[in-house]
Amino acid sequence: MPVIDLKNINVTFKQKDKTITAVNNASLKVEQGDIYGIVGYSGAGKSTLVRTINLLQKPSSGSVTVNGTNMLSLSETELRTERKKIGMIFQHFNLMDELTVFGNVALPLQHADLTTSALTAKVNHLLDLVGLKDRATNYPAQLSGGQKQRVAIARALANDPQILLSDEATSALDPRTTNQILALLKKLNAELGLTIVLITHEMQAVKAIANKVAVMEAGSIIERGSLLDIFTQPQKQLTRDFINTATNLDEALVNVQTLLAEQPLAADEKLVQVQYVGANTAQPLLSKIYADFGVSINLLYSNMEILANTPVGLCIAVFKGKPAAIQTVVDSLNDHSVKTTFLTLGGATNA
Ligand SMILES: Nc1ncnc2c1ncn2[C@@H]1O[C@H](COP(=O)(O)OP(=O)(O)OP(=O)(O)O)[C@@H](O)[C@H]1O
Repeated sequence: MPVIDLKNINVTFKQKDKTITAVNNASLKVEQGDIYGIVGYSGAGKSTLVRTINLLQKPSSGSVTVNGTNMLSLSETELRTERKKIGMIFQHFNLMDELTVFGNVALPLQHADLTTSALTAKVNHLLDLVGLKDRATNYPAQLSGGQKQRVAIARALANDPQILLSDEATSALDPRTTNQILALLKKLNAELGLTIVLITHEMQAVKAIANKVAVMEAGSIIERGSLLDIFTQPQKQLTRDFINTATNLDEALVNVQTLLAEQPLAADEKLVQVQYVGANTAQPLLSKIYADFGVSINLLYSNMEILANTPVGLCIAVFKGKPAAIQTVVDSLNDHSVKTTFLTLGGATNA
């Protein structure tokens, strides 16, 4: 059973004489232990969709089921209880400036049935978990952005939620701090079994920790799948655009084009993009090609990374040889599940 089951969610906002459809018939299933990345540009409807999970946003229609509970059937009191099982963090941290770090983390526990010493132990444990044990008496103004987000994470975990909703939680942070916060979320996922829904416009963040991805555009989920499938077989142009920002392919293509403008390809040369998934397939194949087919390969760009424990490689290379031999090489690579695409300066044609 999914931990979160959103079915056919629509959210519309009425504004004077017009109606804005923020979420358009979106359905989403999140399983226990998932880190589910939801990506899309600003205004795509990500926040609105995710806020329906804890009913911070009531859907205009559709059903919201969390841990088997129909959230829309609950009384206010019941909803308050269910909401405690869903933590949330935000881009701008939303801390209380007049409270210390300890006070901020203790805030959600003020009506909990805890003795003072139990509450102190709990807050200190949470601060330890997020690496801020020595900052309990500081005020938010005395903390860096990354530390503030750690406080917000500790506060979000105060009621031992099973789910954490993260709304652009790293968008205001620099790249190094972003990586540290993402690593913390990954640790909490692994150690506490926390299910995380991660809203972001940064594919890099999704790539770093998510196991599943949904892509949103104009209120709709246009594509979804495992991280590996989305990265290796994207179906939609928007998804490809997001992926290219995370793999630096766009930048590499610009550099390659500049290079080729200065040193154009010879008649017996072809520009080829080579992609592979899984260990040790492409490299040995590429190195054998000259011996087997008389085609030489000059790598202009190469990137290999591990996604969901699987190596994923991408190269841009110049293949040099007789046209028939190059075609044989391309066919042979394709037979070995190495995807090749002939590139032209204006675009790409499938090899
Ligand atoms: N309370 C509201 N009243 C009216 N329109 C709203 C409201 N909340 C959101 N919208 C509109 O709904 C659409 C989706 O907004 P939403 O914040 O969900 O997008 P998003 O993908 O999360 O973008 P961002 O990352 O910029 O927050 C936008 O057009 C937005 O202006």
